[in-house]
Amino acid sequence: MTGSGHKAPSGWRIAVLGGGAWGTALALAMLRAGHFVRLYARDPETVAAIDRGENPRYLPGIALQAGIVATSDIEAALDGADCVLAVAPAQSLRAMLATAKTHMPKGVPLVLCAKGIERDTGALLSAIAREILPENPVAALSGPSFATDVARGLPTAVVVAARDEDLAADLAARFSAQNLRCYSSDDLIGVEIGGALKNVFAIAAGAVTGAALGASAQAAMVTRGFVELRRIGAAFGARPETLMGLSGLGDLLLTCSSAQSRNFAYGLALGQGKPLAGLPLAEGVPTAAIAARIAAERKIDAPIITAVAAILDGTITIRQAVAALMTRPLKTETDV
Ligand SMILES: NC(=O)C1=CN([C@@H]2O[C@H](COP(=O)(O)OP(=O)(O)OC[C@H]3O[C@@H](n4cnc5c(N)ncnc54)[C@H](OP(=O)(O)O)[C@@H]3O)[C@@H](O)[C@H]2O)C=CC1
Ligand SMILES: O=C(CO)COP(=O)(O)O
Repeated sequence: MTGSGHKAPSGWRIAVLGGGAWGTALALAMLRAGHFVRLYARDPETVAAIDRGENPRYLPGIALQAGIVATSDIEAALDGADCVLAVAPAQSLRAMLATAKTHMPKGVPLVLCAKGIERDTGALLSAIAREILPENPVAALSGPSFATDVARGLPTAVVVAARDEDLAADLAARFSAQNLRCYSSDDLIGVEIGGALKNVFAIAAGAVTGAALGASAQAAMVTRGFVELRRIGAAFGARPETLMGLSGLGDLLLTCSSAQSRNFAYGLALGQGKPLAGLPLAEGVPTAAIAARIAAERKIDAPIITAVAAILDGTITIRQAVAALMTRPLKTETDV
């Protein structure tokens, strides 16, 4: 089923929870799509900055169009909302939804915009949302979309997924605007897995570049990484064609090829032996650890994810990881 393009009704009251780069960019995107936007940031300084028309900590150099109502009062942000976008990092989603729970309007869609798997539990973000807010239908928004690009209004395509395909199509139509094209999908798990795992390979891609392993190694790593992404996706019931789409292959292409990606930048610093402390959020770090554990527990062959997790926890070096990957038993390429 396809959405109704740009003809969907605008004028929803949308609450964006999270005042970081992506929350701010999505707030702008929702404003441009014709909605009334309230943005919850727990940090009053962020609220004050957004009121001044900027978010220098998370989106430096970008002037924010007037119209976003920022608040550090989550109750005020959620009051009367028709739809809620959750935009805290994956490892903070549980805490943020717990704070939101008492004030969450019943029955309104909750759109998960983070990319990751909960490190301690292995839970996908939709499972966390259902556990904490069982009365809100869950959707996910994902795909190749740097916050700065979306904030600047550059052309971007994403996918909005929900188990209920009519809900996904409705949200995609309502969120779409001139330079934000939202596809819809009923493969919620596929969209979540694609967005979460691409971050692990973006770290690996940065490390390959940082360690000067060459463009050929880069292409091999991304290609074989995508095989691992599909294997894990299959184990979760994701559809292969979803993983071939914006939230799998699309986001892999973007973040494995650009130092604009914070995950790539993290891997780059790792590969160059530079300090990692103080670098911006890299969601792939916790996700690598839990994805490696999931792969081991479910006996899924995921040598690159396992290597990234081991490099990140200091068990092996990049050189040792490369040597181990290159000397694995030979096999047919199509042995997915
Ligand atoms: N940036 C991007 O280009 C894109 C990011 N994403 C995804 O969006 C998610 C968020 O990323 P992004 O916005 O860039 O991250 P940032 O690091 O830019 O910002 C994170 C924000 O989350 C807030 N936060 C953290 N924990 C809580 C909490 N418990 N309650 C309320 N707010 C909280 C932080 O608040 P405080 O400042 O007070 O710490 C901060 O405002 C990630 O999963 C990322 O992968 C997806 C697509 C694009
Ligand atoms: O997910 C993103 C773009 O689609 C943002 O990637 P980073 O978090 O690596 O910057």
